[in-house]
Amino acid sequence: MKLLNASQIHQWDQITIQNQQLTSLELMERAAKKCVDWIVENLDKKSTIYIFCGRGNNGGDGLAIAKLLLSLDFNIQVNILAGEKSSADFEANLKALKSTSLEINELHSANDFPKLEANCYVVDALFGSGINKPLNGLPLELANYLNNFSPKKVIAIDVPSGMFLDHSSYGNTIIQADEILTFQTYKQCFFIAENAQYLGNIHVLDIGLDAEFPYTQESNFEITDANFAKNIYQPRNPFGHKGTFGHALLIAGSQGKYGAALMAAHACLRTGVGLLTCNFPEEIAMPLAITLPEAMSMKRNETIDWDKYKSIGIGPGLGMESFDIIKDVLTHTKSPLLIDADGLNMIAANDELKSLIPQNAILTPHPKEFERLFGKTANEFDRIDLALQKSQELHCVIVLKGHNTLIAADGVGYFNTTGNVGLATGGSGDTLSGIITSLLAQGYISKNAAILGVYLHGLAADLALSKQSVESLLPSDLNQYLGMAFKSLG
Ligand SMILES: NC(=O)C1=CN([C@@H]2O[C@H](COP(=O)(O)OP(=O)(O)OC[C@H]3O[C@@H](n4cnc5c(N)ncnc54)[C@H](O)[C@@H]3O)[C@@H](O)[C@H]2O)[C@@H](O)CC1
Ligand SMILES: Nc1ncnc2c1ncn2[C@@H]1O[C@H](COP(=O)(O)OP(=O)(O)O)[C@@H](O)[C@H]1O
Ligand SMILES: [K+]
Repeated sequence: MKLLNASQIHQWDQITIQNQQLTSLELMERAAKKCVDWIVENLDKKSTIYIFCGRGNNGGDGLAIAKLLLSLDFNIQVNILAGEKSSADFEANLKALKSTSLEINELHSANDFPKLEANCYVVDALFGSGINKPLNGLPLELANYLNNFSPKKVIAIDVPSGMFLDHSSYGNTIIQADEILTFQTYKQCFFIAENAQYLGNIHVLDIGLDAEFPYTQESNFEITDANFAKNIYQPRNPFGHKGTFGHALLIAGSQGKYGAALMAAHACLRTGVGLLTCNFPEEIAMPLAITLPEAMSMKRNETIDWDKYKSIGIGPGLGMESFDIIKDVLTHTKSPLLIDADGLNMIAANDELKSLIPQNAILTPHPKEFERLFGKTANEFDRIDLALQKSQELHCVIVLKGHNTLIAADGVGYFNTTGNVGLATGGSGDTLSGIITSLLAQGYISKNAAILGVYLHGLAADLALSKQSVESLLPSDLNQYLGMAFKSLG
């Protein structure tokens, strides 16, 4: 699914109004109705709902929600920012609300802020997709007032007020949401870790916007969900044999980091590779044979037959002393390559190695490794842009790991939607390397191996929560759930 920017989202509203022969007020009513359905189902009617409205259409939504809640006998209190400029639909809804018995509180200064009761709810309808500058003046004071109060729940309409949809809000004040009722589609700002403290649970409400419009739009960003993964999944040929599913070579492990190598190998096999050879330190050849008898092994300094392998994965737990082997691999490999961890750190520390990265290689840095490779950026949106730019410059795939891992390929960024904080334990990345190396060996092109690998890795972690908690989950648990993750694609 494509992620659209703020201006495309505005166009989407307009196209819908045209094609469905609606007024914009009717569309707003539809949006408000969906929000109210959610509120009725999820909020406690006994608590007061304080609704804060700007004077644009986001504020218009707030007023339309207020009117519907009033008709359902909810206890509400409505506040609007004072001002002269307002949208036509805001004015129409204000007029409608004024025709009821409800008193409306105009906010001219902080003295007008209502005294909030403990256990109340707040609906944040100050600014939505029309936000055009950081909060300042009275809206900033209001945001601070609300953020310091901590009501029972803050429900943001469309987006938390103060958050830009498609560029960085780093350092700005934003109203902290507990629940976000967003219209029709995810917004890019929801996938950005620097916004994390302001984001709550996200509920996408279908307000019936034109179904075709997103397909007509250019976008550099997509999200990879179950449908996306199903489309790239290649079911196994029933007549296949071990040669059909590729021979992978994993080069990993060093003193003190043997486990990384073993975890990568295990995940590689559980992802369906036909054959696996492990180039691990000699001292773990025997533990490998015992714990993972399906894997073959070779010595670290044994000559590699470059024609033999369908994919090579290098890096998990490799240590920084393996310069010769990474140089050898970068220089000679004919196979699709995945580079992780110390493989990336050695490349970052040496310009000669950087110039040797082969086309279509998959690099899997976490943010610190990314910074070592490509430099610091002012904020996360810039880091993502840099990842897209480097993916084009180097003709490779960059997997920028995090809560919503970004896969950058050919200048397009794909945000992953699976996974959870249970993965924040050393070793999760090693497991991911094994999974992607396995998919490469099975013939997936680099971009698809990276997207599907990240998706399956996250999904296995989500499925594992049926037995584990986000605290107790271990990277090696993922191996037990890769099977169920694959089955969900069939
Ligand atoms: N028909 C439509 O177009 C629909 C629009 N919808 C709602 O409309 C919203 C977008 O409405 P608008 O485009 O009117 O924009 P907003 O209501 O998000 O805000 C725009 C208004 O606030 C002002 N403003 C922006 N940033 C400010 C800041 N930092 N400080 C002070 N003033 C600021 C602008 O000058 C403008 O007057 C969506 O987020 C959604 O909530 C929904 O009702 C769905 C249908
Ligand atoms: N909060 C989180 N939500 C979802 N995924 C996460 C989270 N934290 C970490 N991960 C995932 O766990 C993996 C961690 O990789 P990495 O930092 O390289 O760990 P290691 O080197 O210890 O194996 C990545 O795939 C990352 O996307
Ligand atoms: K809002």
